[in-house]
Amino acid sequence: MLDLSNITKVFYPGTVNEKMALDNINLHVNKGDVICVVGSNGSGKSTLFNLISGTYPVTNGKIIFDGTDVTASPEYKRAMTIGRIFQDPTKGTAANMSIEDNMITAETKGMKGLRISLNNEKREQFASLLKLIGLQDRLKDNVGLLSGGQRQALTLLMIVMSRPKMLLLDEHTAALDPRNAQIVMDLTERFIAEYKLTALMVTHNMQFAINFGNRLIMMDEGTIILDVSGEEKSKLTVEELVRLFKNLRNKTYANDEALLTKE
Ligand SMILES: Nc1ncnc2c1ncn2[C@@H]1O[C@H](COP(=O)(O)OP(=O)(O)OP(=O)(O)O)[C@@H](O)[C@H]1O
Repeated sequence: MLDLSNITKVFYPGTVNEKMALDNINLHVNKGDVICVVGSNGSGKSTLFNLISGTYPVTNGKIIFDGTDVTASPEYKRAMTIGRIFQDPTKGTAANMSIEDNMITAETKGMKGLRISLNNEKREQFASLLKLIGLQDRLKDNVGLLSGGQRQALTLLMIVMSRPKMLLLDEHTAALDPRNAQIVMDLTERFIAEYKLTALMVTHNMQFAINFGNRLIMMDEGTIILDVSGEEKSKLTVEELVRLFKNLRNKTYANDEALLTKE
């Protein structure tokens, strides 16, 4: 589904601020993989997502997505098949547009450019989808009126409506209160299973990363230092992960948040 070969990202090359954010990354993502990405602050997790989504160009290396070399493909083109959700619930939907107008935009994207009109039949379809997130009676409300949790759930729903092949979830529940975070996470799990999506999810919560998905990768200083899946992953404990990190890197895992937050 996705192949990253010898991916390097250097910010401000040749200047005093030069920063190697990703250092020769090789990653093969299988169709249907649900991968949690953990790593200390500044280890390169967001940069990895930014390169996959085409937000930033690579400095070196090749990205093959679904059999096509997308290394030079612009972000808007990749967004047709790669859906991304950020931590900030205000990204991903247009605040000053109604829920139904937001949804028609998402569906048009899913139909890959085909024109769709907003008629009563369409409204009924949208309302039945919105039932999943309890917003079925609010089609005409502006998205700006929704709570952070409702808005993030709508973003997720709209991304799924756009029929992506892959989801990039960038700490997408981190800004929500525990109850809403759980609702959005349940929805995420449901959509991934229902639409057989391939997904990568950044999380700072190591226990969650152990429990969720079939694969876990750990990053440090721009490299992937650990890649575990299946039974090996599910048998892990947070303590073991931290110990593994220490053995591999000869230093302590520098992310207190990861150790404190347990689900
Ligand atoms: N646009 C940018 N310009 C310059 N440096 C950047 C840029 N984006 C990231 N970096 C640097 O690249 C390195 C990796 O950052 P990145 O945001 O990918 O880490 P992260 O693992 O997502 O961290 P966190 O968990 O704190 O969000 C850091 O040193 C960061 O300062």
